[in-house]
Amino acid sequence: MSAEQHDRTPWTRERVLDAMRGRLTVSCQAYPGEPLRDPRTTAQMARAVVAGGAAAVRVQGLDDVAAVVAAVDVPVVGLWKDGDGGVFITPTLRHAVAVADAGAHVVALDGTRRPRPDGLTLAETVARLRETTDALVMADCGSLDDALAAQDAGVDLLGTTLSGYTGERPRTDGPDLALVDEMVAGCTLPVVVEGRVHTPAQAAEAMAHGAFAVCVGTAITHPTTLTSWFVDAVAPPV
Ligand SMILES: CC(=O)N[C@H](C=O)[C@@H](O)[C@H](O)[C@H](O)COP(=O)(O)O
Repeated sequence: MSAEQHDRTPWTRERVLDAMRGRLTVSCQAYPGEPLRDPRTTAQMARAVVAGGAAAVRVQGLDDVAAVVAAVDVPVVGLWKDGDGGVFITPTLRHAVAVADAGAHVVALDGTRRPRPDGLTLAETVARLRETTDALVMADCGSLDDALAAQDAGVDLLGTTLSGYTGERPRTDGPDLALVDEMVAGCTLPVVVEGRVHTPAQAAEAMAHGAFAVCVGTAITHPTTLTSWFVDAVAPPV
């Protein structure tokens, strides 16, 4: 099927989960002020990773989500980052509804136990989001306690996305496999291993620890960081 001939089979919840199960999701994000920060570029990047076998893509920003949904025939995990401290990944119900309205098949949101800027609980956010969309909900968690609370709040997928970024757990060099073990043992929902998966071996290890899926961002789609790894290897900082 060419890029112009899209498969219009609806992405039911079951079909989204089937597509992601046991496979790689790739996060395609550029950060504010960066050269690749453009929805058209994100869509091209998404097509490139799908050509490489990505089963789903994760995309930040409403324009990027809409552009990528139009460009690829895989599920799109959408989020809206607002701010850069505290609760910033799809922080409020308004953000979550907007991400779903942009076409995301999965809405990723902050799944921590921290107070949300709009004063709603995560459970209230999920319940009200479900009144407007059939999109799945992925909770980006930073600890087992986050994951257990998010599961009780009614989300569909649990991510390790925020491990090492909320102060509850150390920022491990690679994925937080100890947290993966805790979540796989302690939760019934699917666990997406995301965050600092930097090599294929680490991705395989995450799957061996019981991941439902693995999501890789930086190591595939962030050339500035990748370049810095090589720069430091060639001429180590003194
Ligand atoms: C903590 C946070 O803001 N994580 C963000 C969530 O969308 C992204 O900046 C990450 O790139 C993404 O989670 C994938 O992780 P990694 O780039 O380490 O493979």
